[in-house]
Amino acid sequence: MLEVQGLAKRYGEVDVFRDVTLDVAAREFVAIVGESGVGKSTLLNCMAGLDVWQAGRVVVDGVDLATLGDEGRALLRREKLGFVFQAFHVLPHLDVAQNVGLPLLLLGRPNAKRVAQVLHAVGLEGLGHRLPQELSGGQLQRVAIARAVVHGPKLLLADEPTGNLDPQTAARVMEVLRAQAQESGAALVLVTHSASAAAQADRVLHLRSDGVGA
Ligand SMILES: Nc1ncnc2c1ncn2[C@@H]1O[C@H](COP(=O)(O)OP(=O)(O)OP(=O)(O)O)[C@@H](O)[C@H]1O
Repeated sequence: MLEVQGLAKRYGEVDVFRDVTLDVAAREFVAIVGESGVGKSTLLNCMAGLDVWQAGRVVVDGVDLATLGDEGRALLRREKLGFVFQAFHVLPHLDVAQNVGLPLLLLGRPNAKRVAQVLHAVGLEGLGHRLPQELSGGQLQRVAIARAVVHGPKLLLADEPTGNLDPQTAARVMEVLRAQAQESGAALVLVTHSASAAAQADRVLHLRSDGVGA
């Protein structure tokens, strides 16, 4: 589902990482760990085509991102990707159901029934009309997960999604994230500092400045 080959990222003369090679199969759950600043978020952004790199390839579902322009990447993201951020990134002026329904709207396939189904699946049934400011951190992260999976993405990328949450809420959010990845049949790539979250993955990869290792 996802292939990264020999990826190198530099800012000016400074290497963030080089020679990063990894494969993630459909339905697989891979955790990426590594010390702060080693480039985990940057790597995830490259996987999503949201950042640029200096060498190597990123192939999502058979499509080499280098063959796409900005618009092509945006379309691929819209169709095939779900992204969950640590800071939720929900839109404050839209209610919960509107936030979750946004990817479907952008695809020209609005579907209130599907939104209700996903809200139920993440345990937020009945909260569709709340504004984000009326939710707890754990609830907001579940909104972000619901929004990331509502369109049935093939690849789900999560950047430290439990970082702002207490351990109990974090465990619940991880449960929902894994269940939703499975439900969508999506490959899940999780960047995390949490040992307990990483321990749930099929594989844990350590990112270092000179590549990834087990
Ligand atoms: N725009 C930029 N210009 C220069 N350096 C940058 C820029 N953005 C990020 N960096 C550097 O790139 C490196 C990788 O950052 P990144 O956020 O990907 O690391 P990370 O492993 O996710 O860190 P953390 O675990 O602390 O979130 C860091 O050293 C950071 O300072």
